[in-house]
Amino acid sequence: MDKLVIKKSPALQGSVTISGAKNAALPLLITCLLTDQQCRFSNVPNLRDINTSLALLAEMGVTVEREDDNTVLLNASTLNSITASYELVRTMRASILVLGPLLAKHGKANVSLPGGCAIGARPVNLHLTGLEKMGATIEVEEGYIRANVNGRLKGARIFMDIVSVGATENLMMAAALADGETILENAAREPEIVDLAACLNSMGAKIEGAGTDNIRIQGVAELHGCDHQVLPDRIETGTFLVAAAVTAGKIRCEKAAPETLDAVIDKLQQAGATITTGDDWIELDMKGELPRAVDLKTAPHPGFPTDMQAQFVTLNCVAEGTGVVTETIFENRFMHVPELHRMGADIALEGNSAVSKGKSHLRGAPVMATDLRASASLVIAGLVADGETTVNRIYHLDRGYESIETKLGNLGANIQRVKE
Ligand SMILES: CC(=O)N[C@H]1[C@@H](OP(=O)(O)OP(=O)(O)OC[C@H]2O[C@@H](n3ccc(=O)[nH]c3=O)[C@H](O)[C@@H]2O)O[C@H](CO)[C@@H](O)[C@@H]1O
Ligand SMILES: C=C(OP(=O)(O)O)C(=O)O
Repeated sequence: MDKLVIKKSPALQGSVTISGAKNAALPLLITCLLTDQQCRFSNVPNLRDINTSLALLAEMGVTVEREDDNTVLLNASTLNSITASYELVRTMRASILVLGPLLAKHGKANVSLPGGCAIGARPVNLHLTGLEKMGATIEVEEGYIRANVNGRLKGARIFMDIVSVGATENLMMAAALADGETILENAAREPEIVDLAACLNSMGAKIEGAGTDNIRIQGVAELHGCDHQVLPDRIETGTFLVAAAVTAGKIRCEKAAPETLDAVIDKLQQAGATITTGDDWIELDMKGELPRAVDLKTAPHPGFPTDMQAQFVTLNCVAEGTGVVTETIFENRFMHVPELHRMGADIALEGNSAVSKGKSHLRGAPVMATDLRASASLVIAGLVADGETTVNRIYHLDRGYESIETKLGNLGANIQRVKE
């Protein structure tokens, strides 16, 4: 299995081009199930999770073509199966998003139940009860969600008691082809949902309110194809900004979407960064200074994203002062903490908070993470640790970061992929 070997690096300098957002691309690719016409997606990141999604769609009979590394053509008129198998679903939870579109377009779906995963239990009850409200009958048998509807799904008023990105996306896609109006209350407001709604509307859907907690969808009988460019990845952007901050560097992220990063930018400014933004770029300059520790609490958008929590725990470990990071979305998302301890970090876990006392030195060590952003936090720690850090099991990183070693290397990081 590949690993990354990182040596203490100079202050990061230069510019990096941000890829399309993994978490926008995954639901976007799945919209192809809602139409018999061709869908073209550009700025698709070249990632393991994208390949898994394409394999899942191909397994169901969708015609998948790649125009180039970042452009995909999909045509679901050749669909011949409504089953999403355990083999693929178990490697990527977002596979659950095929459930709503398959039900809406074909009246049935058979989707493996995604298991618990490293960061928490992650149930799918909101996806299922929402679809039941729209008239679906759902049974869970032998680890599979078996869903049916007689005729079309029906529009419904659906209140979700927890803000869920995935449930909002699944139900929005299903409602686009339902009979009548659906109102999603307490909907998630993430930029990826706004991007999905824009794509669906370009296919002929009638969706209003995406980006607010009340989304109204007038169902239509048919959707057509699309040509959609995926939103820039705000989590990849934030990860590079933190990497630059801990090395007291100065970098510019190109092809980024600064308006999706308010909460992260705010914390970087509190940490001492000077941030400048344009329409599609963000620049961070530490003016040669190391960061100050920050306190933060994760929350649904526009709050501080849980997918940036691990990277800020690392920042606090090497910052000036003590910072408290509180995780409120997932119950088990501090797996980077024991690995950071191995690198000499001073972090105390108190309930759902990580209290870090900043130190000027971490030391390199072999480390391993069991989830994507935890792995990113260890790579960042490796940049400032004395000596050599080996990050093992990097297939997690490859799920969500396109060419991370090349991009960091171009900014001056001392990082190499070792193939095994
Ligand atoms: C592919 C993708 O876009 N993944 C993102 C998405 O995951 P995902 O869509 O899986 O996350 P959710 O927003 O659904 O999860 C938020 C919380 O709701 C809970 N929940 C969710 C659904 C449900 O039916 N019942 C329930 O209780 C979850 O366990 C969690 O505690 O949003 C998360 C929260 O911003 C991010 O960390 C992930 O990177
Ligand atoms: C948790 C994440 O992704 P997923 O929901 O695909 O597991 C993530 O992107 O940090």
